[in-house]
Amino acid sequence: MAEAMISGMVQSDLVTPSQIIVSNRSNTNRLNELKYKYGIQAQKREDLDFATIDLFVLAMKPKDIDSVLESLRPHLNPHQTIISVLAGITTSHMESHLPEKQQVIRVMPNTSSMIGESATAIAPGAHAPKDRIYLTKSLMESFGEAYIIDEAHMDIFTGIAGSGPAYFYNLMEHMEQAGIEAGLDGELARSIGAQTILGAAKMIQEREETPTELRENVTSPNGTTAAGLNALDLHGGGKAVSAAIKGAASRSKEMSKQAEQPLVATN
Ligand SMILES: NC(=O)C1=CN([C@@H]2O[C@H](COP(=O)(O)OP(=O)(O)OC[C@H]3O[C@@H](n4cnc5c(N)ncnc54)[C@H](OP(=O)(O)O)[C@@H]3O)[C@@H](O)[C@H]2O)C=CC1
Ligand SMILES: O=C(O)[C@@H]1CCC=N1
Repeated sequence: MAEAMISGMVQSDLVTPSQIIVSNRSNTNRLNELKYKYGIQAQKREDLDFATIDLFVLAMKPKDIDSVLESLRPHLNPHQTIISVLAGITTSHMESHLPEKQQVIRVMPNTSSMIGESATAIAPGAHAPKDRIYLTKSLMESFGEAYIIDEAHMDIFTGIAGSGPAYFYNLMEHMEQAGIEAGLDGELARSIGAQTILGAAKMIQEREETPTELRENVTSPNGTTAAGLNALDLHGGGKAVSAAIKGAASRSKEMSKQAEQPLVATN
């Protein structure tokens, strides 16, 4: 996810690549790969000069958050902002592991950041000042659309947009497979499916009609679309999408709860 954001950011005018420093836990090869691919700085954790950093963007797995915050804690000053992309980790949880009144902002981008087409949510913590919230919004807009939302809506946003690209890739897998089974060349089937999804998304963005009106416009009485939609309905199409979003949102909520559990040693 960090690479997707970096890729989008360096293609925008907002930041110059040299303003971005990437660091990780141990994989030096990966740091070098990112450094040369995007022209950014790469530094091992022990070489970071914390005092020169304005925004820390955390993009590790949620299970690693507490140890990362505890290790950052002694190096922070009150003017630095912690931006987290971690699913399910609340701003209050992060604040509880940081110096009092530390600026925290939670964001939820998606992997389409890679090409500047993310839908990203921003939920400020209790002590994030307005200028840092708007700076974060500009940063997120450097790789797509960004929306400031209430943190209570972060789980459902994650279900729709954070995880959302995967639903469409899954849909594409099925479209491609159906094309192949009917004798189409695989690449052609993929390209047709992608253009169809792109066109439908652009129609919603660029025209006044609602998705319902657009669907009705495609559907001739007793025609092919009606047959397709009936089959989709029969196999639970709409309900399946709704269940996918709710399932992801519910997992996000569950991850927030898990983060609050005290750590238990296992062997
Ligand atoms: N993938 C997606 O579509 C989205 C993911 N997210 C969130 O992004 C986060 C990352 O996901 P993803 O990119 O898939 O994960 P990856 O496993 O691909 O990347 C995690 C990165 O975190 C680094 N890391 C781990 N521990 C530390 C540490 N202690 N200090 C510094 N760096 C560390 C790892 O470095 P090393 O290899 O050296 O251990 C690795 O580079 C997750 O929290 C996820 O919820 C949010 C939105 C969308
Ligand atoms: O699957 C995940 O947990 C992450 C968060 C949103 C997308 N990927």
